[in-house]
Amino acid sequence: MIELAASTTIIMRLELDTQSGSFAELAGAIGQAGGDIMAVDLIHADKVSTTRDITVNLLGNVTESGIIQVIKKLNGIKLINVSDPTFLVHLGGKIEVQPRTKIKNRDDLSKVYTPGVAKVCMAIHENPSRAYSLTIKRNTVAVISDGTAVLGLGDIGPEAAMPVMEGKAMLFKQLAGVDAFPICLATKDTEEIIRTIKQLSPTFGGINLEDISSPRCFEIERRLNEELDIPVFHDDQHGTAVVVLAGLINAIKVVNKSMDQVRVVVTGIGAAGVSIVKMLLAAGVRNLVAVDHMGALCRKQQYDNPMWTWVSQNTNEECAEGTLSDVIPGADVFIGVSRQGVLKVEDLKTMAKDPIVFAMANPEPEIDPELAEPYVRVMATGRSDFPNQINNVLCFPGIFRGALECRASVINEEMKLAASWAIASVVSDDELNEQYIIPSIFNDKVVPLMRKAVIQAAIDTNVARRIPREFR
Ligand SMILES: NC(=O)C1=CN([C@@H]2O[C@H](COP(=O)(O)OP(=O)(O)OC[C@H]3O[C@@H](n4cnc5c(N)ncnc54)[C@H](O)[C@@H]3O)[C@@H](O)[C@H]2O)C=CC1
Ligand SMILES: CC(=O)C(=O)O
Ligand SMILES: [Mg+2]
Repeated sequence: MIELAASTTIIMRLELDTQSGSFAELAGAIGQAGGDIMAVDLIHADKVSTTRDITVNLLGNVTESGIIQVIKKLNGIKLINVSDPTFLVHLGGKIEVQPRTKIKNRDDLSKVYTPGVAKVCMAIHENPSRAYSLTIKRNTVAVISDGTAVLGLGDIGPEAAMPVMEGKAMLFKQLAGVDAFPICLATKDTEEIIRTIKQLSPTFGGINLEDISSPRCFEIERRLNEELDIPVFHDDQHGTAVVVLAGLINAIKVVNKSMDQVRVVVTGIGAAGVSIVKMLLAAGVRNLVAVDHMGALCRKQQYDNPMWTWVSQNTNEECAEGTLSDVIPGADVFIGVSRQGVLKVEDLKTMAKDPIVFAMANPEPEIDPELAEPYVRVMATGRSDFPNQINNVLCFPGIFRGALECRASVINEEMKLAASWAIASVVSDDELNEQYIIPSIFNDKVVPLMRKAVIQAAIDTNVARRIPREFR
């Protein structure tokens, strides 16, 4: 079983025999095994035993099983249960539906439900756009996955994808006040996914596609955007690209380089990689090499994947061929959206002066940031436990906040570029440094600035179907 890095704290329920179990011995053993006791809670005590919950932080490479083995060897101490706080916050799911008003009496009942509700239904029947003012549509997004490319965990199925989609829904609400429903589909068939989402769409003001593997994700998003009149946004593609561009705008300021001069290598030309390539080109990058597991994409080659054909024809002018190690020498920027361990320290040593490395595979990046740090000037990952978190969570709440408020029919390139510049602008020139190129998701300037920039871009490009008062 893989022990993921998020499980750095465990809670053990232990029964200590009053006669033979010694708490001091227990604490010493946990400490020697590499655990740091964070809290001790007494659950029950009587004349023969005490039951305690001990919260232990696992330091370095210490594992849960290592600590348990040590405890099992102690006299008079029985391990009743081990729980992981990460699992505890998932018990029963992470979100719930809350009514906005309370039904206190029959009169309320007859308004929110039958018979009163019928006239509201008929008003919408006569004019379907009233769904925006009389239902949850205005502020509600569906977070939809088929479970085929969940984080970097791969095709783990729709049930296993739910915790991620619930997490996205929490973030939508907490960061931007957007109500989001997690929906995981029991199909991988492109046409069936498109049909299902179209049928679900009347309920929602927008669709956030999540963790759908490439290349199917490209067709699904393209078709839905053509066939629906609400924005359809594949977060792993565009959310990631928006945040990468924001990070790069600031990182190149730190190293005093410019977009049109840097050589960029992007590894992992899947959902995130294709959109990152497109956005960097739109932002002025001219020297870009895209690498997937077969090596650098080059215009001399033929590809079955139409996206790879597009990328190969619009990048790598000198047609550099070979592996990542072959093409990374001289690169100013490495961007990884592939998988753990793809980038080696030896590769970093061949990069240009002041390398910028965004290693964003989740949950484990392309290179361990601690290994990379001595060789890079600016280091970023997708993780929240290192500085410079480049993660699409910085984008999707704010971009949908703006898109929903102006009832945008799509989220177009201009809105995405505006979102990137808005995120980048949160870090002022005075604050900018190697460890701070991108704001935290908890920075409360992010969503308001993105909202404003996204609405303005939607209005300027004629995709806004409602002009909020402050923009009139
Ligand atoms: N930090 C963030 O915000 C985000 C991070 N990611 C991470 O990026 C990674 C990719 O995600 P998606 O694009 O959605 O997946 P994807 O499955 O669409 O694309 C992954 C690509 O990486 C390529 N790849 C695999 N092994 C490789 C290797 N050894 N060398 C070069 N390329 C290789 C695959 O062939 C594929 O084209 C995942 O680890 C995911 O968690 C994805 C989206 C957002
Ligand atoms: C962050 C995210 O969406 C992913 O890793 O897939
Ligand atoms: Mg994702």
